[in-house]
Amino acid sequence: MNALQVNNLSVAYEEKIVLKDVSLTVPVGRLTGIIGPNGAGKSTLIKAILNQLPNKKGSIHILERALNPKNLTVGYVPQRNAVDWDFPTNALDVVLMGRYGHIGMIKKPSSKDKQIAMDCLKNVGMEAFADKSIGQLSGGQQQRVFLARALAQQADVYFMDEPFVGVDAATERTIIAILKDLKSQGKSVFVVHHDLQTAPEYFDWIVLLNQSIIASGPTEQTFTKDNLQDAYGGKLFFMDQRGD
Ligand SMILES: Nc1ncnc2c1ncn2[C@@H]1O[C@H](COP(=O)(O)OP(=O)(O)OP(=O)(O)O)[C@@H](O)[C@H]1O
Repeated sequence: MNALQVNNLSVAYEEKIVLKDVSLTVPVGRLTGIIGPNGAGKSTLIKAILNQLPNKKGSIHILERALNPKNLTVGYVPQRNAVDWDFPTNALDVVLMGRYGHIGMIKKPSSKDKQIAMDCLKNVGMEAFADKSIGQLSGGQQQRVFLARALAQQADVYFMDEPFVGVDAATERTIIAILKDLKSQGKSVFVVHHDLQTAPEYFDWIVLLNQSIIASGPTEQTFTKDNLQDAYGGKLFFMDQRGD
């Protein structure tokens, strides 16, 4: 089964075309890195997949079904700068928001939902901060709480927009361990990622994007110098420094 199938997706912001005729297919159970230079359209691709952009052409299927917020639970960790961190709520309540897809917006969370939320906070090493206001947490701690919220969704497919930005090495290791654990449970995880050095170690599937698809497939077939050169052009330095 395919986790994601995108056919001929094009997106424009007003006049400016940002994604051109993007088609890709990713099977279930992969940990996929979405990689490309600044402005390549990586966040736009995720937003389009999550049905957050009205002006798009093409079709998107998740787990072989046309995307419909009512019939699918998709976990999402937004880019840090897309979140209002002054919102007056504590860490546990943020994680409980991940349960709304299961309990509905108007029902109160049950003790089971609260237990799941606490377990997810524990999973990311943040159980001691459950009562802390989200605005008082450090950037890395906030990122962990948002990951816990996504875990509380108990989704089959996850999309994460740069979860490693602004976190320390320990938090990055915690996050990647959790992503690999999700994969080992058969879940499909898509991660917008910037660091080319760690990409082949973290991901078993790579989508290389620069407005259109440069390559999409198993890491060993797609993460090649030629493909990276095509995606990054003159901005690619590290491979030469390594002497590859
Ligand atoms: N809401 C918007 N309105 C107009 N243009 C936008 C909007 N959002 C993004 N863009 C433009 O679309 C292009 C792609 O942006 P996007 O954020 O998808 O790229 P990205 O690959 O995620 O970049 P980065 O690596 O820098 O985060 C950029 O040129 C950006 O300026």
